[in-house]
Amino acid sequence: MQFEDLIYEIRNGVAWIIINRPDKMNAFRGTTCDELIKALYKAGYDKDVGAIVLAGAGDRAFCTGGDQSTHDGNYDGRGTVGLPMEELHTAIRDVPKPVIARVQGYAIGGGNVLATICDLTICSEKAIFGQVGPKMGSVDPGYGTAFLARVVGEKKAREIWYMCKRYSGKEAEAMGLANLCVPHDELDAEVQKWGEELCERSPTALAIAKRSFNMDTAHQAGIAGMGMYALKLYYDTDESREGVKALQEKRKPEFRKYIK
Ligand SMILES: CC(C)(COP(=O)(O)OP(=O)(O)OC[C@H]1O[C@@H](n2cnc3c(N)ncnc32)[C@H](O)[C@@H]1OP(=O)(O)O)[C@@H](O)C(=O)NCCC(=O)NCCSC(=O)CCC(=O)c1ccccc1C(=O)O
Repeated sequence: MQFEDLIYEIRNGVAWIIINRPDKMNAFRGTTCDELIKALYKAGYDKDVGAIVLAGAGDRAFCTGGDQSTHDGNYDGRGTVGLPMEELHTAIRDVPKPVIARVQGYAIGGGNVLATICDLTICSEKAIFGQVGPKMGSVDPGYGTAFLARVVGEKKAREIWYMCKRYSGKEAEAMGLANLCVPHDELDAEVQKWGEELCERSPTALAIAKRSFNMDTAHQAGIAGMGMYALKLYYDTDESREGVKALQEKRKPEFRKYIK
């Protein structure tokens, strides 16, 4: 299977799915999301694969969310807001194998959401985690907010979204957003080691464990599905457009001008 926006490699039973848009800090467009969904299911149902790694190419970013150069009130792909986000999030949770996020740089916006949804996160000391939605006119209803609270607790999740601060790899490890933070040059070996250990475990036991963890928060898919329609209406407002425009023009947004 050939991909335009991804690198797909099997390394000793571990599938590495790497977003390959380093010039855009691995931000995703419609094509990227569609390819991620295909790659996840390909690895998920390949009997020779025991674990999946989700990564970003280059040194600077794991993923910085939706590609803002293709965002003008809607993104450039399919789905309610022009990106099949619900399907992508569901694919990470649906595949019957552990998915490890390998975070070596920025995990921002929708990129942070992807790392949050992965079963495990291993990051380097150069990793930077954070949310930006309320600073640039977006928000992730569903897993990015409600599920994040399960991961880091209610207060911290609300701080992450409301305050839009940045957190180091060590801070992410301390709050439970990452399982482990390692020196930068040890990251790939550590991630591969976890992947190979997972390949030694009973695949069915892992698949049932994953389904069981998922079931407890399965209702959040409903929040995401409903919320995406609210997001679509929000993207059509001057308030949201102001955020995207300000980001593109590299200036502070003036959201309060648009209160109705
Ligand atoms: C990541 C930064 C903090 C890095 O800052 P800095 O080190 O100063 O580098 P820059 O000079 O800013 O960036 C270098 C270069 O990369 C380009 N770039 C970075 N991020 C993006 C991006 N997301 N899209 C397009 N391009 C990007 C940047 O423009 C520069 O290019 P030049 O040509 O050199 O100018 C900083 O870059 C930053 O804050 N980036 C923007 C982060 C952002 O706003 N992301 C979008 C968040 S919203 C989102 O992800 C919603 C989409 C989505 O996922 C979603 C949709 C619907 C429902 C749910 C979701 C969900 O969130 O899950």
